[in-house]
Amino acid sequence: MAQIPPRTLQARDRALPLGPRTLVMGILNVTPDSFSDGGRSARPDDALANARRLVAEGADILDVGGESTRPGHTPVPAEEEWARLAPVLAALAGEIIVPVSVDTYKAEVAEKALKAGAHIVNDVWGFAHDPDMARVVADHDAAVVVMHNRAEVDGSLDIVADMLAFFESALEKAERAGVRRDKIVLDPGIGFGKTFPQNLSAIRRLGELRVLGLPLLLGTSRKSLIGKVIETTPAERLPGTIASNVIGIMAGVEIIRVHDVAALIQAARVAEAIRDAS
Ligand SMILES: Nc1nc2ncc(COP(=O)(O)OP(=O)(O)O)nc2c(=O)[nH]1
Repeated sequence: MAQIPPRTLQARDRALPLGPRTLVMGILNVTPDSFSDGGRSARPDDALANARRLVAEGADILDVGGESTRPGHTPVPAEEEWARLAPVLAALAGEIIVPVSVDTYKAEVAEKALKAGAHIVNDVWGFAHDPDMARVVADHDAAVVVMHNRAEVDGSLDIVADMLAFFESALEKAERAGVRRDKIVLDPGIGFGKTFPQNLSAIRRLGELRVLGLPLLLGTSRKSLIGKVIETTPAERLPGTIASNVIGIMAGVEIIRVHDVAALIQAARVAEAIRDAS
């Protein structure tokens, strides 16, 4: 029996309403090499300008990342990742009113970001990389995005079954560390450790994750699965980004993580109006 997810995401002193309006998380990659926008926000001034633009477009959350996690990326040491994030988070704390999430799988970086004012940890390894991450989230009363990921791609897997097992393990770690369920968002991890068919299936079968009774975040923005459906560069993938996010919104996804905030807000409002019509 599908459980009803919590209706509010408690992110430190922020209470984010979950549904019926889809929350839009704007992507702020403070990296030189992110697959679609690398270098655009590498300098703190550029990052702040892009943060202001994303908020002006209507972003409900800003997701700030200091390390590209694209396939084949070069891992960045925690010191370097934090050196990229620190000036940007400091600038955001002084000005940006929307909640900030830090996109990191390193507990050390997450802790520094939370101390610098972030509200949410976005862990693309869903508590499966750093054993200290759940404790850091609990200690700072932060919200957390637990994203499904795999070290090995295995096309023979039922990817939703693999996700459910992964999330069950993550939720056990969360419970042991004292992370309350009303702080957790689950994410299928599109493009992470999955074949092209598994990525498509993960989006189509998103509703099956509802058995865990937690809110869902979907991140398809400009990703290569769109380019595999129809030959496009990341900059040409806004229509495919909209299409894949509308599918998620029709399945009840509560948060979408996107580069193009204004366009996806319009798409989300239209999709919600149709989804919720009698
Ligand atoms: N929760 C969550 N976090 C994520 N972080 C990074 C990326 C990769 O996209 P992007 O940040 O645009 O690229 P890069 O990793 O190259 O910076 N995708 C997700 C996602 O799907 N879900």
